[in-house]
Amino acid sequence: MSGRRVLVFSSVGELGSSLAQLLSSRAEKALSSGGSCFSLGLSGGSLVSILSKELPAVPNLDCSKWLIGFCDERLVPFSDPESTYGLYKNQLFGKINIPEERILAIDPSLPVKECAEDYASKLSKAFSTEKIPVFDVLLLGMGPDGHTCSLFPDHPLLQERQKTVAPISDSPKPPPQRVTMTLPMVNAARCVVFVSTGGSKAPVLKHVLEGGEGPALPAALVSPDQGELFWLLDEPAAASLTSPVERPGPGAKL
Ligand SMILES: O=C(O)[C@H](O)[C@@H](O)[C@H](O)[C@H](O)COP(=O)(O)O
Repeated sequence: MSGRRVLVFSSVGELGSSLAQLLSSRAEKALSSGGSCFSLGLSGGSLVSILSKELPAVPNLDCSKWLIGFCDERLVPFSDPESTYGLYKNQLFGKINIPEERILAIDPSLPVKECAEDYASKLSKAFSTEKIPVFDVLLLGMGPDGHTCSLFPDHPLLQERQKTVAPISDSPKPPPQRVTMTLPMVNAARCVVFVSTGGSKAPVLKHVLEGGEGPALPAALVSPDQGELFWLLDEPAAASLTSPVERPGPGAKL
């Protein structure tokens, strides 16, 4: 890992515009260094509304060479309000010029095990690799229990080392059936960005970022092998942290 950066913003709006700027700069980097696409993995939660507000506001943002995947997804039809793909389709994809065929989603009509295999093979094909697909950026959230993707505390999936994508049918947070990237896949990414806001996240953030009793929580197990790791927080979420953090001013480049 090339060093963790914890950045605290004075508002969710400032966090969101810095996130959009970070994505646009990493996309430019990926495409200008000869890559055929900029690959971005999305998560649900508050990221949906943050990205849907901030990305369309970036002047001249060209997403025609972006490749979108999902860090995890709930096994429900796209029309279900619980579908992460469905939320992004309704709130974001129509507002940026991302070609439909560059959005890699699960097939929610399949049983969960087949669905995970099908999604893993879609990713392998899109990245033309039999090995672990390496995303340019993965965007992650963290639940108040320390889960990220659909990797929950004390769950056997935290030990998965072979699969890139795995099914889960006993998610403690509903809906129970989901498909998730595994830790080897997350930690292979070039850049991982957590976004966590609000005072309810303060205690778990302290545990994840500064340590605490018991086994490491899933979000604390995210440590890219070679890539960058960012934690973008607002002041209420960061309230219990005592280790040094950065407080970038508006418009600071990440
Ligand atoms: O699949 C899910 O159940 C949610 O998407 C969940 O994992 C969410 O991403 C986190 O709880 C962070 O939520 P916030 O972004 O709202 O903090």
